[in-house]
Amino acid sequence: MDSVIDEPPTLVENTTIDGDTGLASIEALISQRGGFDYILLETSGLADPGNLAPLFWTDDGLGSNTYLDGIVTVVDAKNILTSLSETPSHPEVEEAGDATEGQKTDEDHAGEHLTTAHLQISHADVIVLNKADTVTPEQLDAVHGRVTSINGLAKIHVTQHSRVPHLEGFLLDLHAYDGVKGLEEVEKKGHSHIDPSISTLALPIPILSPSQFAALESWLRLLLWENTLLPPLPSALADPGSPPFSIHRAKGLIRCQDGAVKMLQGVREVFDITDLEKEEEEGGEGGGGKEGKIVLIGRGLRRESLEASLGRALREVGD
Ligand SMILES: Nc1nc2c(ncn2[C@@H]2O[C@H](COP(=O)(O)OP(=O)(O)OP(=O)(O)O)[C@@H](O)[C@H]2O)c(=O)[nH]1
Repeated sequence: MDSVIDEPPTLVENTTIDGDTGLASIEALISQRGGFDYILLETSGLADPGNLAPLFWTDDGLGSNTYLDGIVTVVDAKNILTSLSETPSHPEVEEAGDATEGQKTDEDHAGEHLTTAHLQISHADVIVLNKADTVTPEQLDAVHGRVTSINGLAKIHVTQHSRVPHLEGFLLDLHAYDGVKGLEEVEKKGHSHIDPSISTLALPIPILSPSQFAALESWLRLLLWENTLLPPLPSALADPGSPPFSIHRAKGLIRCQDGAVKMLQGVREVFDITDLEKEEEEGGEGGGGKEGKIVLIGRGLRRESLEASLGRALREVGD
């Protein structure tokens, strides 16, 4: 980041990037203008980060010269509760939340609207809870609680005029997709049902044998790609009246019987499980826990159903 601090940054303004050519446009810009220290992409107010993140979060093996550091969402403390109760009216929300433009669908349940604000909060790695001076301390607490209930993984900075003590580590150099820091905090925050639309849920994962690890991967594929739980649940747990679920963000630490420690990262249906570097783990990424843990942020999450389904999937293959 030195060159950004020592010299005025080169600003590339008014560059329009569409979803299909996003990564190619940025790579073309890099080759025309030389290297950039950091690219801050401000999305339009209606953008759904869940559609954009997978474009930039590319596999090392693809040889991309960009790297997704993290997603920052600025929340206006005064207006956010109103924004979270709006009726969805944007295509991004329609796509993510099964809602038709400006209307409720059969699948919308009372009080379970998915708004643009929900999408932007649920995908954030950092939330700047701004305009703190425009609300009372009680209102700020209520907003903080609501935001945390949607996204229990994100680091929240309460600010005035969006001022943070440093850029690095607060808004830049987040490394949100190459580490799993913060998983331990999720349980402590965990009042997950304040918001009826989206919540954060932490699932404990036992230490896995090779066949259980394979079963977990299959379970995740069905969960994230098909929004389906397998094996089928007993009827008491399979609630046909519950809203459809979908996962916006997944992050986890998986421990295997052979001593390997793995990291899960996912945005919508894109997910990746990689070996966690030893130093990272010792640096506290795993929180020193014996078990693993998967944190899911999404719509319609029911702890009983998810735990029962995953438990059965792991038991079926034995140790
Ligand atoms: N009191 C107060 N005013 C603020 C704060 N942050 C920004 N503002 C003021 O709010 C007004 C609008 O600023 P923003 O909401 O940041 O504007 P913006 O980000 O361009 O707005 P959108 O992108 O349209 O959401 C400006 O007059 C800012 O000076 C804050 O923390 N406290």
